[in-house]
Amino acid sequence: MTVKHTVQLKNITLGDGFPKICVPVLGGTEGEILEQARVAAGAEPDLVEWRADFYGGITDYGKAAGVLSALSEILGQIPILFTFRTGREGGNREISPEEYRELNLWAASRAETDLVDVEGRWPELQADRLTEAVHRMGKPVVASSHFFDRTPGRPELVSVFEELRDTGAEILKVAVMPESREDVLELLSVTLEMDRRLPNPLISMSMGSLGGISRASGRLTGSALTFGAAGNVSAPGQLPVAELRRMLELL
Ligand SMILES: O=C1C[C@@](O)(C(=O)O)C[C@@H](O)[C@@H]1O
Repeated sequence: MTVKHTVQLKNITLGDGFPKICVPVLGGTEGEILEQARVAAGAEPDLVEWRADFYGGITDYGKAAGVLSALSEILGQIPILFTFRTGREGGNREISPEEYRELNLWAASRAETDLVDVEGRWPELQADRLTEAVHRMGKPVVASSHFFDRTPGRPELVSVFEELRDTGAEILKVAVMPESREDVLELLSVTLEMDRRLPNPLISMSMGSLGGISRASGRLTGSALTFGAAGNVSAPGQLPVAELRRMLELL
């Protein structure tokens, strides 16, 4: 039997069998980011994701460092996931692999960052090398892959999880868009299979309203983290945090 690994982020244990809730913060300016962080903190999530691709000043590291430290002051003990989602994976901004690498290494070097999202299937990036470099800075990595227009079939989904695993990241995340009810069930079933096979904590979601159930079914499938909205949604189908928490408790 596969012995599952867990990842400790401050007081939160990812992969312990109880799905955790992460709230994205997506402001375009420092003021918007900090306002959203206050609202997010009020919802008492387990984690907050800073979607840095929305922030206009992100490439000015002096400014970005100020935002990160103000964010962390507001969030206190809530761990911060740093995510720069590129245009190629449904994010807000195009960026070269070199810039992406530099930005994520900068984020990893900051004490306020607890976890870094690395797009795991970007051939020009060499995600395994970036992951290794983030690890050298003492930070764990979520290797992610997004399909905003379809749900790959079972063999492809399995190989996506395996490719992400091969980057050396601790946590593996796959987000897909369903075109049918069967697509949603396939994502849930592949997640369960991979949760049995791989030691890594996994995160999966089927986006849009059709895939809504995938955001509340982590106890069943093994998905260790679900993204919920405190006002702002960063992907279609995210449920409000309070309702999401209630669903997770009931299930
Ligand atoms: O990768 C993910 C998952 C996500 O796309 C979702 O569907 O909830 C939301 C993003 O903010 C996050 O980076």
